[in-house]
Amino acid sequence: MERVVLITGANSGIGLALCERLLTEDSQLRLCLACRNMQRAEAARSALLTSHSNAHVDLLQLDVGSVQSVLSAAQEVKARYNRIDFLYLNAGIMPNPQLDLNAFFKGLFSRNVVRMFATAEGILTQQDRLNSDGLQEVFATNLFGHFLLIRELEPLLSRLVWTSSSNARRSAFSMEDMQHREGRESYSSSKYASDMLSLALNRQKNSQGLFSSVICPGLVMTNLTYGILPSFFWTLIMPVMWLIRIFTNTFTLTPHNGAEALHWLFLQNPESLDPRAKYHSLTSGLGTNYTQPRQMDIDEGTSDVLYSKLLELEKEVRRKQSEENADEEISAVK
Ligand SMILES: NC(=O)C1=CN([C@@H]2O[C@H](COP(=O)(O)OP(=O)(O)OC[C@H]3O[C@@H](n4cnc5c(N)ncnc54)[C@H](OP(=O)(O)O)[C@@H]3O)[C@@H](O)[C@H]2O)C=CC1
Ligand SMILES: CC(C)CCC[C@@H](C)[C@H]1CC[C@H]2C3=CC[C@H]4[C@H](C)C(=O)CC[C@]4(C)[C@H]3CC[C@]12C
Repeated sequence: MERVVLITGANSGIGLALCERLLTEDSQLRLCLACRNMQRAEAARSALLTSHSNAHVDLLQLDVGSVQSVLSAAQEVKARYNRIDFLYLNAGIMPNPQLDLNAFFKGLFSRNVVRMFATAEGILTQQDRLNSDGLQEVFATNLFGHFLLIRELEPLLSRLVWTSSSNARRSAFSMEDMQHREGRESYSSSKYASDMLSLALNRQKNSQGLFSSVICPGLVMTNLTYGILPSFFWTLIMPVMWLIRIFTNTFTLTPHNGAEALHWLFLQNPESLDPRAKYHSLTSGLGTNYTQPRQMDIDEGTSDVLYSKLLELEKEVRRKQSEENADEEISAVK
């Protein structure tokens, strides 16, 4: 039977590389590229069809950062497919990143240098803003839009895979401020929240046959990293990056390598996976790719609280959305 795989943020970087890898793995797959920009989605589809001419590649308009877009896209998915075998929750943003050069140079000569390169702990901040739904943009895109999508598609789903990050950190997240309105580590907070949500989903839904996993792709050269430092700079320091790879296998560098754990999970039996592990894409100094599970710094109680708070927010957002729709209908009648 033809398997259906839906991937958010599939038009570039790690998402697009995953599409390539999955089509190479199983040419019978039906891939659905869920993207906010249809021109970029068309370009990605053409690129995939160039290397896999008989592939089934569908496009879906989805802006995960917009409640209305998620609800409309979910309706479309339900109309098109009877089931989604894999849902890859991959779309993500890191707006206005700022590198603390002072902390970076201090870190270079500290005991934590390897950790700093692997996680960017203490050297990277972001400036977030509100979106048109009144939600923090990073929270809405990296976490909540995906949560809403899962809630809408639940009866169709069996496997979820989140593209998280080793930048996810407990201290960046606060339950009292789950959207991270106050701090400057919205990316880290949103990724930590996705780790917890994955655990909570496993606790709530495994008995109904729904399984969730999280991965970290390592440091990969994509549009996201080109937002931190310009692409010419990354190209210039590439030899240094290969050198660093000898000490930290988390410098996967290419989208193909970064997609290793996403691909690996596609081949695993969900019952054999550890819900408390993050599966890391790693690349050795000699360029060999492999996947390694590492325990996450999360606990079940806090994850369950987050899950309940997301359900509450979902209710609120749906109520607001239906009020807005009703207002629009009234003004259309007038
Ligand atoms: N690169 C790295 O080193 C690492 C990346 N990650 C994670 O990997 C994932 C993929 O990022 P990466 O490939 O690096 O970067 P890219 O910027 O290349 O890919 C991000 C993808 O997400 C899409 N996207 C962003 N916002 C939205 C939205 N509101 N609705 C729909 N799609 C959206 C982008 O679409 P568009 O083209 O329209 O912007 C793009 O397709 C992210 O979740 C990121 O956090 C994790 C660890 C390390
Ligand atoms: C000589 C160079 C290697 C100097 C580069 C310094 C920094 C720009 C980068 C050092 C560590 C990098 C990162 C680590 C973790 C990534 C994480 C997994 C993620 O999700 C997104 C990107 C990272 C934060 C990435 C970003 C660039 C560094 C901070």
